[in-house]
Amino acid sequence: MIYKVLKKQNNSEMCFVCGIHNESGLNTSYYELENNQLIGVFKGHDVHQSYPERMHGGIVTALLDETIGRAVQTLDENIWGVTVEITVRFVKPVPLDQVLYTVGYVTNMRSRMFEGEGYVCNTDKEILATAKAKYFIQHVDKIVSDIDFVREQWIYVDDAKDSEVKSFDLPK
Ligand SMILES: CCCCCCCC/C=C\CCCCCCCC(=O)SCCNC(=O)CCNC(=O)[C@H](O)C(C)(C)COP(=O)(O)OP(=O)(O)OC[C@H]1O[C@@H](n2cnc3c(N)ncnc32)[C@H](O)[C@@H]1OP(=O)(O)O
Repeated sequence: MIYKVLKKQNNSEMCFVCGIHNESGLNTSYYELENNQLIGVFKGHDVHQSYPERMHGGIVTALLDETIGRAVQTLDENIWGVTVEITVRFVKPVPLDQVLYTVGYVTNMRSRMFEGEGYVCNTDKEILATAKAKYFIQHVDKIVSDIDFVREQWIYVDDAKDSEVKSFDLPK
């Protein structure tokens, strides 16, 4: 099923998953879809490997963690939080050096916690890993207390490729 992109989410400076200046990171671009799911577009490289040609499971976990957590901002961009639990199922090897997608969505929203699910898939829509995770909602100033994170390090990146990203055909 095809869903329209409504908005690109911001990137951070140094986060491993989305930091634009993290040279070892995944530099993931995130797009909010009309069905309140969030899709991340990324590509792993040699520095992210476990066995040769295979992304490290811990890095796959980091991707799923951030993607599911960020999905809460499709509902309210002022909600921030920290991960308290994540369970991952590694279904197939996640390859390096090719464009892949990670998808996240919220399944349960409460006053202090939310839960969500997500997956990593390839451009053929094969599911490579799935996850369920739980987050504790906190004010961003409590998570990052020494700088004004949103003003100083939460950046809208206007990438030329974004204008080509108008919709996604999700596997489920
Ligand atoms: C730079 C890019 C970021 C992009 C974000 C975009 C926006 C998206 C917005 C949001 C999604 C965020 C996702 C981003 C992804 C990456 C985030 C990470 O990697 S975060 C690093 C890993 N996680 C931590 O560092 C937490 C460390 N833990 C803590 O700080 C504390 O344990 C904390 C704050 C979670 C709770 O500690 P207490 O001392 O404040 O409170 P206590 O009493 O322990 O718990 C409060 C309540 O929560 C329950 N609770 C705690 N952990 C639980 C759990 N695992 N399961 C169920 N309940 C739990 C407890 O039972 C308690 O409930 P009762 O008040 O008794 O009803």
